[in-house]
Amino acid sequence: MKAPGRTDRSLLPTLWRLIRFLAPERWQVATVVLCVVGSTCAAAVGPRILGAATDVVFAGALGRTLPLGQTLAQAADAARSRGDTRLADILVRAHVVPGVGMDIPTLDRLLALALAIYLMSAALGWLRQQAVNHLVQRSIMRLRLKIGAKLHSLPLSQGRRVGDLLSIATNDTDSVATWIGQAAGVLFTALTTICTVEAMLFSVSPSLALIGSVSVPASALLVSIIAKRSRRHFRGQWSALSEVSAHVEETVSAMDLVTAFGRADAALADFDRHNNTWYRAAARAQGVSGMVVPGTTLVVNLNFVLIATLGGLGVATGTLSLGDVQACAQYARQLLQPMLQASSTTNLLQSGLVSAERIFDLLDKSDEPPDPAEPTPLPPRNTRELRIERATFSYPKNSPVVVDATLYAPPGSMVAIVGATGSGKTTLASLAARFHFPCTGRVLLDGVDIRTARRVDVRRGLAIVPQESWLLSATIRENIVFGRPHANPREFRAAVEAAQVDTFVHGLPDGYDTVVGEAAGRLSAGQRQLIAIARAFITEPALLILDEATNALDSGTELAVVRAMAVLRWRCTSLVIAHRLSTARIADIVVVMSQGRIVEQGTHDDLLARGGLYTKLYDAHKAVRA
Ligand SMILES: Nc1ncnc2c1ncn2[C@@H]1O[C@H](COP(=O)(O)OP(=O)(O)OP(=O)(O)O)[C@@H](O)[C@H]1O
Repeated sequence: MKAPGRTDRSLLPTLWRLIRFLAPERWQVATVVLCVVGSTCAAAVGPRILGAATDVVFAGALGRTLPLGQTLAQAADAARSRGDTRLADILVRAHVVPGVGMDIPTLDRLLALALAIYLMSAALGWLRQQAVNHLVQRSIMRLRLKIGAKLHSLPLSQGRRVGDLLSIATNDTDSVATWIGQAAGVLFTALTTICTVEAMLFSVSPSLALIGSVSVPASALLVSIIAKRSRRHFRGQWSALSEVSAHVEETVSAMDLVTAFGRADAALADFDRHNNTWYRAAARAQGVSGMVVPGTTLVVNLNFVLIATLGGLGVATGTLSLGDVQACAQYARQLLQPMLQASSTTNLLQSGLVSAERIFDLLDKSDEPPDPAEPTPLPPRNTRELRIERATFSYPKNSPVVVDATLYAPPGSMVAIVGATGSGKTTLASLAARFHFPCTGRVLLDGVDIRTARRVDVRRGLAIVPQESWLLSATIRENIVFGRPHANPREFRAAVEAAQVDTFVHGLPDGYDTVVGEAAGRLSAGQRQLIAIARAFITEPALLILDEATNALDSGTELAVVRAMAVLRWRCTSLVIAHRLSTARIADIVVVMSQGRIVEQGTHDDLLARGGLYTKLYDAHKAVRA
């Protein structure tokens, strides 16, 4: 499982942080609290009123059997003189009026009051549910927004799997939504009900209330023991679910490769293994936390039996009225329900807290380096001057992949970066794009150290065509205008013609309205590359980075695109990473990299004349093409 050593971490800081996260929804929280308190108080007062109504009926029934005109004291004395002290006590406690039947007006008032209170309780319950719904929806919307923003601000080398991030953004967020709904709705209601019911029990009979009180800490202790045991299984469950998501994401996105290598069965077996791990963790988590409900039911039922038995004894000895016992029995029943609710939600609450912990872990990851407090202005230009001065860079926990690199690209120049696989070409270009800062040395755009400039200023006027063309699930037109949504038809036409997109799009039945992307993979790799190039061209960049952007094109198309770039040259500075050296031939400067170092620099002809590494690469290239 992931995150070893975290299994015993307390969830209290997460709980506290989650509560603080709800601060912007304080009005919804306050409404929920008021409704819960109001409705549970109303529900708790109900039995007391019904108990009083029962006493009125009881007193009326008893009073009718006694002679009219006798005082209550006389009736009690008469009972005592007959040796019936129990009846005497009952007469006094029930305020019996001898000879008088049921007090109908009082009974009516009590019943009307009980009805009004129960109606109010129902209305507040409905209002509470509405407030809970709002609370959940708004807070989860904010949480998703934060996660979304975080995903965009994570450093590019954050090293987390896509499936894992997807699982956090979907499964864990849903689990937190359930947590908020349950905590705000069920748990808080349950706790308030327990408190009010206990208070009412105390007001009726302190001795019975004391017995009732024992069951609350006993259940809480039981729940906390079980919760502690199930916590690590919940962590395992969510971690395993992430593994399942990551596996599905990886194998589905490379389905054709998996099939081509005959690995479908192995992939299925892997999926089965991840799924089984998840199943076992989930079963353990649910199994352990499933002991909560039966345990609590046992404690509460024992408590109910005690209250009923001792209440019955109280009536028999005259220390409690029948109405009191009826009210206590009802309260004991009312105690059972919230305690069951509170305990049965513990697994959801624990699972939600573990999910919140995973989300907060992601949100706490450090962002891309922040903009400087007082940035140096970097005004927009049509073309940029790029200077890299003695830059050295290494990825976290790795040895340097760019070493002491110095490079000058005058405005409007085309720089071709060539070199063996893994020699550091992409990394060098990514330093110019401010994806990473050099560990030592500087990168300057128009004389401004990009470390001192705002990220948005550096990236304004920057366009990149990466090695793998990424397309949205959208039309070709939407993909091309991605970086410039308001491009006019003239700009659109210029870009698609320069990038040679027009030639193949005309052959598609829906033309530029053809939907492409992950779900519609009917374009060839070269066509996808051309769309990505058009997407870069349409932004009319000041600095253009092409990372092996033409490697999937046939020679004719490549030549046409390279020619188009030559037209663009007077406008923008370009860094072109190329394995095929046809691009290098027309570049102003060719930079040759080897093991992270720039080992040669100059024009194509100069470098050929030098007879160094570039010549070797060129000869090898010619041999392959021959
Ligand atoms: N995100 C990363 N984290 C750690 N190491 C990385 C990362 N990206 C690249 N590297 C390593 O840095 C070195 C240089 O990689 P880079 O992609 O810059 O080379 P390249 O010359 O562009 O290679 P290619 O021609 O194959 O695209 C490689 O050894 C690679 O393993």
